Amino acid sequence: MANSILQSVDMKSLIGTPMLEIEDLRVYYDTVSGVSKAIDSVTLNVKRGEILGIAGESGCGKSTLTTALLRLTQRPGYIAGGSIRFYPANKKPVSLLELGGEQLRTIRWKHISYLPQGSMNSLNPVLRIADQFADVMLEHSSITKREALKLIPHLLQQVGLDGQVSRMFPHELSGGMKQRVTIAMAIALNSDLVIADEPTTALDVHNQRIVIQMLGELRDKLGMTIILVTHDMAVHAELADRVAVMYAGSFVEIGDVRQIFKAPRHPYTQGLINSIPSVGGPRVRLAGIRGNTPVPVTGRPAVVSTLVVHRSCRVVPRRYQR
Ligand SMILES: Nc1ncnc2c1ncn2[C@@H]1O[C@H](COP(=O)(O)OP(=O)(O)OP(=O)(O)O)[C@@H](O)[C@H]1O
Repeated sequence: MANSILQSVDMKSLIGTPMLEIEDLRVYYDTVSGVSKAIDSVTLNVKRGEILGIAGESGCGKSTLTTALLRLTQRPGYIAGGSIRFYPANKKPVSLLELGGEQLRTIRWKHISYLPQGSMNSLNPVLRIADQFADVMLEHSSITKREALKLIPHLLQQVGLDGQVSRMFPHELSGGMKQRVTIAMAIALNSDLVIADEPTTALDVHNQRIVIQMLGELRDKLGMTIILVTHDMAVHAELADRVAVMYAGSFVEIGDVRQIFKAPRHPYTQGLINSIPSVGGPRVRLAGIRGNTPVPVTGRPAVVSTLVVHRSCRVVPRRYQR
């Protein structure tokens, strides 16, 4: 494996063992109108080697949850309670909420890497791609610059890009190429867990397909564990092994991807699935979900009542259509 200098652990041999155990996690924001319970008692287990999809409409708390997993919650947000147990490969499990500064720095990138929303726009416009890779790799591992520069073309090849891209500046790359560069950076340190927040959202359909395939291949080839956050149910249908459906700061249903699409149990999941357009068959009016989600401060729905229709513009594969 190209990046084996960085971590010699064969992650594939650990597939199926625990990766993350979140228990009763609560993340709140102090606002002028009161405490906003953005994440309210979330419990979730993730196994090594799986792709866990987190689905839910805008404002349900997906980003608040992922930033809390990385201990990146910023004021006025704070972690109000709960526990997050993380199992680095061949090391003792750690309690993420109890870690201090230096320990956290070691965990981030080296063990957990993060593709934030719009990450392709986070590339530094005045640095060549190779220098941006080297920054990350030298900061979070003990390899030399020479070793890092040798690895970069291999990392780019793993995401389907030519090694020459390392000499380019971000403005010389298309949006899809930039997104692939950020994915290559996320896998540069061979982290145990990759958290990808809306990795396909800003891309055209062609590049969405490439990124979806690539994430699937990286999991298969490297044994990576991926938490995939997106409101796009079609992406979950194609990539996820399990899907956790979030509504107003809590998970309403967690299940195998097939069960979620073919036999959703919770009324909200049923509404979400029924609002996805299907390919072929008779033309039917899409069923939306009536009303607004509860406001996290009051726990009651917003006053204005609208018909909320799932915004996915892609369609789910035929095998999951009912
Ligand atoms: N800095 C903040 N101050 C107060 N409330 C916040 C803050 N950031 C987020 N929230 C609230 O927390 C809740 C969850 O927001 P969050 O951004 O996590 O949702 P999301 O599911 O990621 O949405 P999207 O898909 O649009 O990114 C929302 O009600 C939001 O208004």
